[in-house]
Amino acid sequence: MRIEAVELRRIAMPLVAPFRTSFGTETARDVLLVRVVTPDAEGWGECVAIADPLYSPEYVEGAQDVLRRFLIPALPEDADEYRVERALEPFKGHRMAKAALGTAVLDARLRAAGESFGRYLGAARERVPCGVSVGIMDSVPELLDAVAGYLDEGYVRIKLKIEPGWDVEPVRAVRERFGDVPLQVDANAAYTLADARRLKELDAFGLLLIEQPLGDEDLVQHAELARALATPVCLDESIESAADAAAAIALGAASVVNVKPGRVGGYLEARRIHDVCRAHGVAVWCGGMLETGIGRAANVALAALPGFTLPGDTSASRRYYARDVTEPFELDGGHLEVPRGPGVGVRPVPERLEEFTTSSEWVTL
Ligand SMILES: CSCC[C@@H](NC(=O)CCC(=O)O)C(=O)O
Ligand SMILES: [Mg+2]
Repeated sequence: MRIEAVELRRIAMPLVAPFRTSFGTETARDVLLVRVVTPDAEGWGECVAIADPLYSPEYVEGAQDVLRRFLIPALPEDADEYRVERALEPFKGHRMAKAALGTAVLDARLRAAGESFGRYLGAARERVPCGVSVGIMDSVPELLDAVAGYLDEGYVRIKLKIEPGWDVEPVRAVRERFGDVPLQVDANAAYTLADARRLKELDAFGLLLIEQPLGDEDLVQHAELARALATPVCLDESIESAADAAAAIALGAASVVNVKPGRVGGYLEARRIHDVCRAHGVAVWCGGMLETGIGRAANVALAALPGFTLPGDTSASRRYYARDVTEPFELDGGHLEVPRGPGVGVRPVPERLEEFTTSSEWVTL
């Protein structure tokens, strides 16, 4: 497939409410969308890098730069998702940038072929159960109101962001108010092994998992912590490839994996992680990076694969955006439908895309 041009488009997406994690607070997303133009179809990919290198070393301005100067110029004459993956391999890191470009190429090829993302990836279901991620709040009452609202909307699983000073108390309060609702926590690497005793107090609440309690590089420490906890340890930031997943499983550092296609370089590697984990009886679930409908559509398709046995952070569009750049994803009985159309199955709504756009640059090949 010949790629004629690639557009790097930035859109400003205000959040319906601040989203606070242990590494900072998001109030709006500065999103980089990648559009690939071919003779037969256009493909879209969403770069999940946030504005600052706080979740991972990538950040949106850097992703756009590496795409413009290195990744797009390296695209092969006759491109498909595997050839693009191989062409980008020599460049170290920048997985979120690579994922956006590779996904846009795959989306274009699947649209031209009339094949949906779900069918291509191997989806086993037509709808997926949805969890929701709840940020750190100013008070426990405020948290309980937010959780009550999400449960009323039908979310089947609650994830609470935690950090030192906001962990046992909010978890206990949610358990006391909402009983045995499926519940998990995400520390975004805010703790160290020295906090093991405090983290062990969370064992009292029957959590599904504790996500990324320790540092991104701390596989050995996570294995030591996992031996001390009854709550299963899930890794997010630590897993950037199928090899990382295999190492984490071999070390006993994770018994659950949060799969985020952007973090691991794209949907092909995300599926490899799914396959490695499934071969070891390790559950995976689909994480989120506050994607617009473009990334959300592809994530929902991925979340339908057979090894995705836990509800993901695949929330409805309205969890973050009053108006999405695509038609909104809306919860139906706690589930989202897997898009059936060709490619990722959704497109930006032209008027909204123009309204949200802050910049656009074209790279011709
Ligand atoms: C702003 S980066 C957020 C990263 C965080 N993501 C979520 O909590 C889910 C966000 C979502 O619902 O998309 C994670 O570490 O899992
Ligand atoms: Mg996480």
